[in-house]
Order: sequence, then C-alpha cells, then structure tokens
Amino acid sequence: MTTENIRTYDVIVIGAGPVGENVADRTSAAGLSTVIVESELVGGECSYWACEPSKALLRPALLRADAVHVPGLGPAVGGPLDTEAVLAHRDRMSADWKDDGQVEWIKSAGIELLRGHGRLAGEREVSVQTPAGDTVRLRARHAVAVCTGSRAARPPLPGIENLRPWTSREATSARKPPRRLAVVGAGVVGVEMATAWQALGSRVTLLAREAGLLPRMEPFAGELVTERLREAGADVRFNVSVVAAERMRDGEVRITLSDGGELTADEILFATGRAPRSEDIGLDTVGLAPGDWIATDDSLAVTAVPGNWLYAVGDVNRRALFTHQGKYQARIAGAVITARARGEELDTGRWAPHSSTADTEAVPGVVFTDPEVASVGLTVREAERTGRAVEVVDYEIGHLAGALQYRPDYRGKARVLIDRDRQVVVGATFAGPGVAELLYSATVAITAEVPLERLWHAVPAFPTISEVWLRLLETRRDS
Ligand SMILES: Cc1cc2nc3c(=O)[nH]c(=O)nc-3n(C[C@H](O)[C@H](O)[C@H](O)COP(=O)(O)OP(=O)(O)OC[C@H]3O[C@@H](n4cnc5c(N)ncnc54)[C@H](O)[C@@H]3O)c2cc1C
Ligand SMILES: NC(=O)c1ccc[n+]([C@@H]2O[C@H](COP(=O)([O-])OP(=O)(O)OC[C@H]3O[C@@H](n4cnc5c(N)ncnc54)[C@H](O)[C@@H]3O)[C@@H](O)[C@H]2O)c1
Repeated sequence: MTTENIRTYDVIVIGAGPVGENVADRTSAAGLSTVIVESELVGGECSYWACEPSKALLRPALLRADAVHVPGLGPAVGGPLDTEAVLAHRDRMSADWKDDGQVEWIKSAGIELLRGHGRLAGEREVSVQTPAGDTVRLRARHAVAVCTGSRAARPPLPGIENLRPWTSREATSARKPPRRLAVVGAGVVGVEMATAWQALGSRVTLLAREAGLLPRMEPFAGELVTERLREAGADVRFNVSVVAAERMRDGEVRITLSDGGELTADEILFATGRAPRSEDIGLDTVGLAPGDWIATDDSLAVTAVPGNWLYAVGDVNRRALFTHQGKYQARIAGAVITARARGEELDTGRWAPHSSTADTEAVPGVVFTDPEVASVGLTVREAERTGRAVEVVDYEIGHLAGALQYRPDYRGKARVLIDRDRQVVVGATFAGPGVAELLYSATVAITAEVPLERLWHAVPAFPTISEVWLRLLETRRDS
C-alpha cells in the first residue's frame, strides 16, 4: 500500500445502516473528520428490508384486529384489507428503495460518503472497492468502526440454493401476497411476517421447531399470539421442522416435515435467525476469523484486537439485534472514540457515559403482532439461568378499566420481575393490544433503578392501560 494513494480521516465507518450513520454523526459532530463506506443503500436493512417495511405491512392488520372489536366500529372496518394500498404505503415507508434522503442527511451532517465494499486492510487501514471497480485506500488516525450488520441465516438444508426461498428481504419487499406461504421459524421475524401476510390474504402455515412461538420471551406471550394467529386463520404448528424442500417445475414448493408430514406452498420463508455480515470484510488482516460475530467490551472496542482503534457496533457484535439498541451503542461508541481522540479518560462504570450497560441490563423490544408483545430486562428463564433471585408478579391486563375501554374483549398479561435484594424492577413483559407504548415506562424503571417504594408515587392516569403498574404493585402487596 503506497502512502500517496491513501486518504486519511480521523474516523472510518464501514456500513451506513442506522448504526453506522449514528457513529458517524457523533464523531463528525465532535469535529472528527469522518468517512462512511456503504456497499448498498444508505440506511441499511432497517430502512428498506426490516423495521420500516415490516411495520408498514403490520400496522393495518393490528389496527383492524383491535377496531373490529370496538362496539359500533366492527362493521365499518371488518372487511378485507386493501392489499394494494397497504403495499403502496409499504413502498413509501421504504423510500421506494432509494436512499437520496439519507444521502442528503449524511452530507448535511458533514460526513463524507464513499460508495463501495469496505474491507479492513490491517491496523487502522481500510480498502474500498468502488462500484466502478477501483480500489480506494483509507487510513484512520483514530478509529475504524465496523457496522456491517447482519443478514438472514439459512438453515443447512440440502438443495436450498435451488429453492429460491424468501428471507426477511423478500418477506418485507414482496409485490403481492403468495396464495400459500410457509413460514419456518417462530422468532420475531417469523411471527411478524406470518401476521402480516395472513392479514394481507395469504394462507400462512407457521412452523415452529419449539413447543411455542417467541421461544425467547415469557411463554404467555407466544400463547396469546398463537391464539390470535389461529383465529385469523393461520395454521400454527409446533415441534416441527423442515427436513427437505423442493421448488417444482410449476413453481410450487413441496416441503417434507420432521413429523413425516408434507406441505405445499407457493413461497417458503426462512425466518431462522441472523448471521453477521463479516465474512468478506478483511477480519483476517487484524487476526479475527472471517464470518464470525465480532465481540466487544462495553465501550464497543473489539476485545481481541489491541490498541483500542477497532470498534464493532450494532448487529455485527451480536449484543442486541435491534435498531434502537444499535443506535444507543453508536452514541456510546461515538463518545468513546471522541474521548480517546482528545486524550480524555474514559468513564466506563455501570451506566456511565462510555459503557453500553443497557445492552446487558435493559434491552427493550416490541413484537408487532396481534396482540403486541413488549419486553425489557430479564425473563424468568434468564433469571434462573443467571442465578438471579427475583420475585415474579403477574397481572391480567384485561381486568383494567382502561383495557376494557380499549377493546371490550381485551386479553393480555403483564409480568414484572423484582430483584429480591435491591427491591427494584429488573424485567418486564407485557402482552396485549396497545402495550407497545407501555414499554418505555418499564425501561425507565429498570435503568433508573426506581425503588419499589417510590413507584407507588408514580400515579397512572385512569382509565389507561398503564394502570397495570398500580395493579402489579397491589398484587405483590396483597400476595
Ligand atoms: C424483518 C425484520 C424486521 C425488523 N424490525 C425491527 C424493528 O421493528 N425494530 C427494531 O429495533 N429492529 C428491527 N429489526 C432489526 C434491525 O433491522 C437491525 O437491528 C438493524 O438494522 C441493525 O442495524 P445495523 O446498522 O447494525 O445493520 P444493518 O441495518 O444491517 O446495516 C448494515 C449496513 O452495512 C452495509 N455493509 C455491510 N457490509 C459492508 C461492507 N463490507 N462495506 C460497506 N458496507 C457494508 C450494508 O449494506 C448495510 O447498509 C428487524 C430486522 C428484521 C430482519
Ligand atoms: N419488532 C422488532 O423489533 C424486530 C422484528 C424482527 C426482527 N427483530 C430482530 O431480528 C432478530 C432476528 O429475528 P429472527 O426471528 O430472524 O431470529 P430469532 O433468533 O429470533 O428466531 C429464529 C427462529 O428460527 C428457529 N430456527 C433456527 N434455525 C432453524 C431451523 N434450521 N429450522 C427450523 N427453525 C429454525 C429458531 O428456533 C427460532 O424460533 C431478532 O433477534 C430481533 O432482535 C426485531
């Protein structure tokens, strides 16, 4: 590598998804010259093939599910969805898969954008293969942040390359509902996409290899979602996986199941988890294994690479695969990079400005299904696994006046976990219509470590679903 051809910046960010954009924003705002490298669309998976399109597909389905049960409203909203209108809205929410708006923002933030495929090329160096086939060499004075995200993981099924299955990308960008859709995987992508396409007119078969849906969450969440999906007409099956699948000449997919059954579908979606986009980013040049998730410490510096110049932020570090949590990490990584560039001491204590403590203590997530599921912090299973002594308090949300106002047939459940020694909330799960907006209250309770005694003074308005907080406290007091 000859120095003449090398462009030098303070910070190089590889990957302009929501996380890379936020790292670059923070370092640029701090006065560090910053270049961001992007091989596809600025905005990443979230804007075009994940959060934005999926939520646009789901919103009418969830709203209708609530509205048909509100007296006086049912007949007006009970008909089928206008699929074309929903898909057109989805297209707009995905910016028609064009990134002009985000590129404008990058420019306005003083960040330089370099289009192409970025690869680490040893310490503080990155080589970028541009769409024109040129190689541009970059050097960082202070930091390189790898923010290359994740892609759908495919199961090791024989012949999968000829199957042309849907991944999360096709499931969020398809132009029409398949008549029959088989969904493999009971995680968040599987249940959200099953909900959306069933509502848009497909006949969905959801295949879970576990004994329930949403296996990483409190079991009651998956049970409520299963009930509603079945009521909506979906065929939800447990303890079953795909052993073979073949795309036939007529386009149909023939699926052989582990229980000996067979299934025919027009499309098959593998919603079977994520893999890091790290196989071709030069990890070997810094002593890391290509294709692996990149482990970091709480300051987001890559643990296995000395010198505190290499950071991995967002999905690629596997700490918490959510846009909001990756952006939180990005704000912290930006502050860490800036502090180190200025020669300042880091403050990496628990909940300190240079530590992404929330990644291990309070990751909030909403599953946008009917009903919604919102959770943050520990589940009972995680508390048991990590040996945490907790009290578990449950409450049926449907008993609340606010819930009955929301939807008279309301069914839902709340669970909080209370740390026995510290008497603070360490986990919360809500499953029920309209619970998504409750989640921030639980996140604040956990991160601020609000003493239970003080929570009694946080008065929820009547008649709202947030009265669940009062009922949970009363249930614990009276038990
Ligand atoms: C269907 C679906 C729905 C989801 N819904 C939600 C939701 O509602 N809420 C939520 O919080 N999260 C949701 N997520 C998760 C969310 O999409 C991710 O957590 C988020 O996109 C991660 O952001 P990121 O910037 O780390 O990675 P990405 O968004 O994957 O962005 C990485 C970027 O890096 C680029 N890149 C990769 N390699 C290179 C390279 N070598 N050189 C240059 N550029 C490169 C990519 O092109 C991409 O633009 C969803 C995920 C899926 C699959
Ligand atoms: N609303 C949201 O915030 C949202 C929405 C979608 C995705 N996400 C994020 O994306 C991440 C990935 O979601 P996901 O649903 O793809 O993954 P996941 O890990 O949550 O679930 C994967 C599912 O596929 C199953 N599976 C894996 N391999 C299989 C195989 N060979 N055969 C059959 N089943 C198999 C697993 O048992 C599990 O049920 C989530 O962890 C979440 O953080 C968030």
